[in-house]
Amino acid sequence: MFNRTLAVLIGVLVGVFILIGGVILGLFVSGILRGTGFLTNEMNATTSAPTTTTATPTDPSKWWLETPPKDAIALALYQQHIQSNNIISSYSQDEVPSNPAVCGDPRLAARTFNCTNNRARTIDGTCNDLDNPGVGSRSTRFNRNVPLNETAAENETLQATPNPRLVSEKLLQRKEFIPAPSINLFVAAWIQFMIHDWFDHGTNDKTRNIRVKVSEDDPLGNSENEIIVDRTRKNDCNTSKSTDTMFQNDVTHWWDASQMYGSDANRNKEIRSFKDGKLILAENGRLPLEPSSGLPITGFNKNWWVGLTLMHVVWTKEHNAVCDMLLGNHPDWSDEQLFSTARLIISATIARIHTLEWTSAILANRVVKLALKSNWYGVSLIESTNGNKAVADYLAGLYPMLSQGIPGAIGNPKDTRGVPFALSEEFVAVYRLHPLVPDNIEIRRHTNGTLASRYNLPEVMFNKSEEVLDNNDIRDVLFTFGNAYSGAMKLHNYPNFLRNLQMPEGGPSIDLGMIDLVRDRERGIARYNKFRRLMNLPPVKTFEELNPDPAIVAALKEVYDNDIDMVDLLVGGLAESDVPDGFGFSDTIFRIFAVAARRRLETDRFFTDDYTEEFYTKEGLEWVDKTFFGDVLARHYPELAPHLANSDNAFAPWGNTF
Ligand code: HEM
Repeated sequence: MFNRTLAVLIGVLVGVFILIGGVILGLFVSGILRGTGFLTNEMNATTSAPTTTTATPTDPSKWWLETPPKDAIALALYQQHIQSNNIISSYSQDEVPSNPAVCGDPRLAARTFNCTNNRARTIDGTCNDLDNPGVGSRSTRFNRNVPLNETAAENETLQATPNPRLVSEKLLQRKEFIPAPSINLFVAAWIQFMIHDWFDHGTNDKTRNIRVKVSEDDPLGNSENEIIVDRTRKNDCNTSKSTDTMFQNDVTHWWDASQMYGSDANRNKEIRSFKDGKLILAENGRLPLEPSSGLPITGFNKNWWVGLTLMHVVWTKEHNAVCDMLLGNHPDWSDEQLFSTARLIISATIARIHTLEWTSAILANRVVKLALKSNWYGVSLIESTNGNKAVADYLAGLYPMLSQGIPGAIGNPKDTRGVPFALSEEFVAVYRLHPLVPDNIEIRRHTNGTLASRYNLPEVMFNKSEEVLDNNDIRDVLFTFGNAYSGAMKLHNYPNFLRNLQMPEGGPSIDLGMIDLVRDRERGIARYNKFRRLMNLPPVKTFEELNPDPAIVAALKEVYDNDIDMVDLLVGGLAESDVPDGFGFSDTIFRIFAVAARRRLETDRFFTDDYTEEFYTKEGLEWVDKTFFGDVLARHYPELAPHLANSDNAFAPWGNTF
């Protein structure tokens, strides 16, 4: 008994020490690392260390097979490892992000860094990092999570090994909708709303394309039996140091709600009323529409559907409610002051909801919830010892500095870990979550649950989205999203309408599943097994290890010609069956989230050094701290409150109160 307690104490002690970035306990740490299993054998070969006495899981990378609190420690140590090794800048030290002198991009050439008003988030994301004002701004390059020499674009293998259209047909094609019953349809809408804040590769390059051979009877093929995919827009900011897989982000990298506020000055002007800091809402309580496209006027309106309409309407209302609150407390403030402070509060409220609520719904796992809380607020010593008060008290007595636990990123000093912030190309790849989208939506009345209308997804897409709200009560549509399911992140669950998607305004019909694969290959995203190696995880040896279902194994073997190392990252992630409890997607892609989740908070001065009353106001900080997604919905649509009351996470199915 004593030995076991001692082993736990040592494990916790070492874990907490490393978590707080404190003392490195040398060989002893290495012993725990090996015991908790995130170091590969290769890495351990050069070190000798004491072994731990607790049982080691069959596969040491599987932190979730450890007993508490070793599971949490193993994950924290892994996070620590990738934070040190897998955050890689696309700029070399003598290059300045977005230096106009080397860029053909007019958006960058026209840029001046005027950071005199350092109190507000700027439209293009400059001046967040005051020492290097271009960092994280619009048009700067994506970083990487793997060494740059492992990011070459695929060439011969891109179109044909295996043919991406074949992969889409044989492995992605949805046969029957597979729901994810623990998450509602807001999960899909929310995450697309988020990625439109974080990244976009811009308009594809019509002058350079990829030709995928298809069969004669393929409805998407041209007269030469090819599907033509325009390539990703090239980096206009080339230097002798940049490579052809360094692409630019067309929106700001920061978590600054640019999908609402826009990443350029013209769009930003169009969304603002210039009165009391507020954003424009039309008389019908929704966003005004662009006359030419019929799409809402907002920061980012590509790939639109009714899920995005809901998000933008709700958050525009929330912005305006924050303005009312600020004006009530500061009647002398200008429109500009109200707008920019409201933007800070809205961005932080969204970031907190995403961190603590959305992610907890899709990764409903005890250890991950603890890690998410530690990213935002930090965790106490008692929480990190899994509630074991005796262990916590013992540690605090022995090492008083541990009594503070693990500090959160929010409100603590900024930490870039020596690498200028940008989101990464791998981060984009792991957010290819299109299977979350269902095939149809049944709108049910929030008053009694009866069916109001039924739509196939193509009927709620692009500018048709607005008709759904013309013909239905928005509260019914919100209630529907609260109770309908998102799709499961599995093979054979990619919506078929996205595999034959008619792009608006005379655009082509595309197979988005195929394009997801092509993009990863052209952007130098490693295939599944190589990706695992680069993320310090053991590769899978057989198809059976990836998924035990004989039908899936047979299909994978056929498509990939029996070569496990050719499996695309997207496909491997969807096939992976051995995942932690509560996970809505694979553990492999989770590893990128594990590194990004904290980084985008701790590198942003508005979430760290400047997360203060001076910047946000006292009431603003309270607003961020007390607002979950259900609060936002209930504030603007009080009739939904009783339904929301049943659920402690607004991204899990709500149920009803009829
Ligand atoms: C009905 C809903 C949706 C439509 C119509 C849609 C459509 C598209 C299209 C047309 C692209 C660009 C393809 C290209 O590279 O040429 C794209 C990219 C992407 N979509 Fe979706 N999408 C939808 C929902 C979602 C959802 C729910 C997610 C979840 C996160 C998502 C994640 C992404 C990502 C990560 C990219 C890559 C962006 C980039 O390369 O910068 N999409 N989508």
